[in-house]
Amino acid sequence: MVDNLLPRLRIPADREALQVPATLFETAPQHLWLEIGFGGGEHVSAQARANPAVGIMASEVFVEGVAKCLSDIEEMSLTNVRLWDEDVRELITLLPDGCLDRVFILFPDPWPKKRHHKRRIIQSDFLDEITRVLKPGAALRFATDVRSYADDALLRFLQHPALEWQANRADDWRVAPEDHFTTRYETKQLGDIAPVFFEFRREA
Ligand SMILES: C[S@@+](CC[C@H](N)C(=O)[O-])C[C@H]1O[C@@H](n2cnc3c(N)ncnc32)[C@H](O)[C@@H]1O
Repeated sequence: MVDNLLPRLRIPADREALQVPATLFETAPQHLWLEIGFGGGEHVSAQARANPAVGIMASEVFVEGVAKCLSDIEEMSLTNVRLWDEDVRELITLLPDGCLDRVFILFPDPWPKKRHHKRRIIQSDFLDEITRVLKPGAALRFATDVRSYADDALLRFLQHPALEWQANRADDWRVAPEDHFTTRYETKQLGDIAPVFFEFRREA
């Protein structure tokens, strides 16, 4: 699977080929989404199936996760997923400004020890790059079940000048959004709090 299907679905590390990312797909998608660190890919395949007009660029460095996602793509005959199997930060630097309609960062590695917090993917310079590639008004969804990561990430999102929190009610973040599909990591309940979901928008 990794040998046969991955070369066909792999996103090229080529800035020119990524100038119009919609051309990665056989049929140009109406919207382009990016999922960061998909683990086993359950959320990627569920969203791809539920949203056939969307093209999903999905990234994961863990080879077993990539293989699992490829097997779901084949089993479900999905044509709207493309994969990046290296560090997502490299992919983002290759993407043009304002090309994404949505980004998912679901239960990223929590690095719970304080001395490891600097390894967390949510850092200010990373958010600068994410907001650069989001279209004005595009959505960013973040989820975690680790209290210190929730606090840390929320502060960075709120402090970022290009992001606006989309909470309708004060406790919105405690409830999984209606269009969320449960991930494998989420079901393991390894964190110290119930999952929280933060929905931000790139300012228009
Ligand atoms: C805790 S797991 C969660 C996986 C999945 N989102 C879920 O909820 O089941 C975090 C995943 O992010 C991946 N990851 C970490 N850093 C990454 C990076 N820089 N680029 C791409 N994937 C990354 C890890 O390999 C891991 O599979």
